[in-house]
Amino acid sequence: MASNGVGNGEFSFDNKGRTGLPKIQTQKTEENVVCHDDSATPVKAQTLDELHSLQKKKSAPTTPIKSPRVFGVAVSEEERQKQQLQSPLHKLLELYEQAIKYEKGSFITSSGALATLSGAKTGRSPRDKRVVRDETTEEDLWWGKGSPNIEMDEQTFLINRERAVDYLCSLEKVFVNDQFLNWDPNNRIKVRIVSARAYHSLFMHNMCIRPTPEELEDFGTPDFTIYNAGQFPCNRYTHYMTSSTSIDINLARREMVILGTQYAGEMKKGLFGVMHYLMPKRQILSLHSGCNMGKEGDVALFFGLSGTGKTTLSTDHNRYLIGDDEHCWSNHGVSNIEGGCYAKCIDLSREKEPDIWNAIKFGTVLENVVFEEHTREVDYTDKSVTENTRAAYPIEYIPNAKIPCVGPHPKNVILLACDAFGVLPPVSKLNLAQTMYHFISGYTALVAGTEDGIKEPTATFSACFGAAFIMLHPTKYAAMLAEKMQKHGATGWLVNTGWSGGSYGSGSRIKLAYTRRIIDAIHSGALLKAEYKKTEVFGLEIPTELEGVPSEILDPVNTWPDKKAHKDTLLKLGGLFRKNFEVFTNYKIGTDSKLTEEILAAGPNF
Ligand SMILES: Nc1ncnc2c1ncn2[C@@H]1O[C@H](COP(=O)(O)OP(=O)(O)OP(=O)(O)O)[C@@H](O)[C@H]1O
Ligand SMILES: O=C([O-])CC(=O)C(=O)O
Ligand SMILES: [Ca+2]
Ligand SMILES: [Mn+2]
Repeated sequence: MASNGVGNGEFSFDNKGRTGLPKIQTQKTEENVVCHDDSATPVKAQTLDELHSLQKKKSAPTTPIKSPRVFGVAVSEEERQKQQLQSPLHKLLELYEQAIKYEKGSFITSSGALATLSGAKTGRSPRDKRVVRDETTEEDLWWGKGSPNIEMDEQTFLINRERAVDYLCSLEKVFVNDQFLNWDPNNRIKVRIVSARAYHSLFMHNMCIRPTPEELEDFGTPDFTIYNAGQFPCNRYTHYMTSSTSIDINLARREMVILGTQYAGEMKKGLFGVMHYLMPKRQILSLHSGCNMGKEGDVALFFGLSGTGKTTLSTDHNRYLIGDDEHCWSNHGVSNIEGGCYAKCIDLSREKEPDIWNAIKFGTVLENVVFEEHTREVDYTDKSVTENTRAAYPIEYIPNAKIPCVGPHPKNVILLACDAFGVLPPVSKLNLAQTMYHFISGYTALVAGTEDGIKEPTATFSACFGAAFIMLHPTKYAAMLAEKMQKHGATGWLVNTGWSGGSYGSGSRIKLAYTRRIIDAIHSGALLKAEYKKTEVFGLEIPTELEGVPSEILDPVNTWPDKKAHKDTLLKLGGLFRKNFEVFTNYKIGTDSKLTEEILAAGPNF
């Protein structure tokens, strides 16, 4: 399939050579004829189509500028990267128009963002992900129990690929995005995304790194291609298929096929999976984390499962945003993989999250939100379509984004857990073994769904805080993280952004303002100097005081009216951690046996 060569634009398949059939001539209908009256000079059009064609002035063919120059002086690398981020207005307008015209549920909201619907799927479908198992991946990848890589064979991949390509070819137009991943210039990956919806094209335009016109001209062959035929289902009778949705990755062919889901996050996270394979091969660690940097150049990573606060907490008005979700840590420091952010919007407020609020403007894709039909004001509290409402915007929509999105080695590694059991402390300082224990465990406990009534929280353990995206065994990433943290002297922290004063139902979620004070104290170094005490069961070091946070909440036991219930819940969670970790007890983490033993001993003790 050919690319349009300009990227992000619309693209029409040329029918020549495909069917050889002549174009069907349609009759001019009465209603299509322009009505002429004699009171004014008649328009030069006979039909409405002709009239519409007059509206658009033909632009002269443009030759892409070879080298960006200002008054004959070559622009600096920094300037070039700034230019690269700015989306040409016409490109955005075109995608808006295409979405509004052809995709039901697309509207412009009062702030100028494009509201879209992702269809039946409003979240990812990890059970429908398949990875081709061949000679290479057989050896390299993590397969079997606990692994996110569910196998498929090459033949089945080709069947689904053909199905997707045939579907895309049957359309009048498709969208082609040629973009980059990874701000580290030495490890940049070229990606091509072929999709059928303007929504998908605008989403990826915002989320991946946008090339300059010059880079686009010299784009060449992509390193990886996505065929997104999400509107069209897979055939459930095809081998390996268990539903009408299939997200298929073939590393040897460097291709991904999407059938039966229009949730745009599949493209973003599918490519993230590919990076989790490609980067470790180059001794670069890929991370499901947010990342920001202070004025003094101190970098922090924020790990955590979905909804724990990576985007919310890395978007900090007092710090430079490097990225909100996907990063690489190489021998040279950190780099963002993406060119945009993907924020959760449920209950979004201007007061609590001003930078995200202000980023929701013209160019931003708003997924599955509900808005007032006349004023087009979005009601962020409305979960009618889904609780997973989202905004995808280019990173430069955040005023203090760090462009280029790279930084030095991290000083702090913050592990976020939204503990709906309400027993993990709001903050604890971790030693290296504890950091690794919690990184491998990848715990959170959200209360799922929109159902009314009190529900039991359910614990989720997702290795490396991203089991759905990793390709290799979790201990491979863990060993790399341990090595890097040790080498660069980074401190680990566990921050509970979840419940306090009891479990979900009796307690409440810790105030974002308090979590922000905790994070501030980590960044400033103040927390490192605090006085600590050790908790029962988890053996976590917790500070006794922290500026701006009531001291009594620092130890969860103080906030529970029923002490017995607290102890029971603490033991229950400890048991869940222990059970989850059983599968890792036979693995060695890196080459240091002492560290492996320490990690095994760093879990709950009771
Ligand atoms: N104390 C708190 N700390 C952090 N976030 C909080 C807190 N209280 C409420 N929240 C809310 O929790 C949500 C955190 O979601 P966020 O978008 O940061 O998740 P994420 O970790 O980036 O997930 P994903 O990987 O799915 O993008 C936001 O909606 C935020 O407003
Ligand atoms: O991928 C998504 O749909 C959203 C996200 O960031 C995650 O789940 O980690
Ligand atoms: Ca996020
Ligand atoms: Mn994420």
